[in-house]
Amino acid sequence: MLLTTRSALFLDFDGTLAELAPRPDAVVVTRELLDLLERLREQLDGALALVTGRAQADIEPLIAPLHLPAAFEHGAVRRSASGITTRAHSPELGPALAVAQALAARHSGLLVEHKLTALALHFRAAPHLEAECTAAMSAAIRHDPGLQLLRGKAVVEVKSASVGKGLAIAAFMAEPPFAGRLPLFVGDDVTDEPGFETVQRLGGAGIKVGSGDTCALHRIAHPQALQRWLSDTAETLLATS
Ligand SMILES: O=P(O)(O)OC[C@H]1O[C@H](O[C@H]2O[C@H](CO)[C@@H](O)[C@H](O)[C@H]2O)[C@H](O)[C@@H](O)[C@@H]1O
Repeated sequence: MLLTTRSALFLDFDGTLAELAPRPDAVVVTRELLDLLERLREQLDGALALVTGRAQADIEPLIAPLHLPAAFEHGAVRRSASGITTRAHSPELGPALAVAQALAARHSGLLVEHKLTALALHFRAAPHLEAECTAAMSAAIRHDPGLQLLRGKAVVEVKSASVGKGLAIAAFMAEPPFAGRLPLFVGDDVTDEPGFETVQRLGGAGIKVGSGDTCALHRIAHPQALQRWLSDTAETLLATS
């Protein structure tokens, strides 16, 4: 079985645990999903973490009262299983933020999400602006090698080049209760590929949700199918424990 009581489970949020929504604040998390995550966390002796691009302040209300180990903002902010939060140095986002805000002021369909260490320019409501948004943000960071552009789902993000989901998962895997387990990472986006590479380098497996090229060894169709699989697995783990 792919997921056993000896696994470490890393889960992306948007498009993986939660269906994509028109806006970040429109995402719905069901009680059923929260209960399932709590049950899995117990079965894995705590070795379950969220690995998300979202800011901590943004996602915690969505998953309350769950309080999981988590990597936020693509790994720039990380709360370990022992509750210690570390935060990478915040890059200089001023010029990129000014460009994103100027674009959003000109086009009503754009949304700027300013996080602690990163920023996202969303164009889900104005898909025809993808090329313009991407070119503008790319130009805005061109002279700063410390910054990296991430192209996600209907979003272009600017983050520190020295953080990432792969590094965050590796950091968890060096600590209890993750250390010594076989890691699984489930994600849906190109931004999750470094996470897949890391877990597979450590002998585990990546699981890609949905379509698209990936290095992940496994695939699952959509967030509902993932939830069903996790739920069935939780039942099996209970029966065999
Ligand atoms: O790493 P993730 O947990 O997958 O987070 C990636 C980004 O997700 C959010 O944006 C995406 O989801 C929104 C809600 O479904 C959707 O409206 C948007 O188009 C998607 O790009 C979030 O807002 C970003 O901060 C995350 O980095």
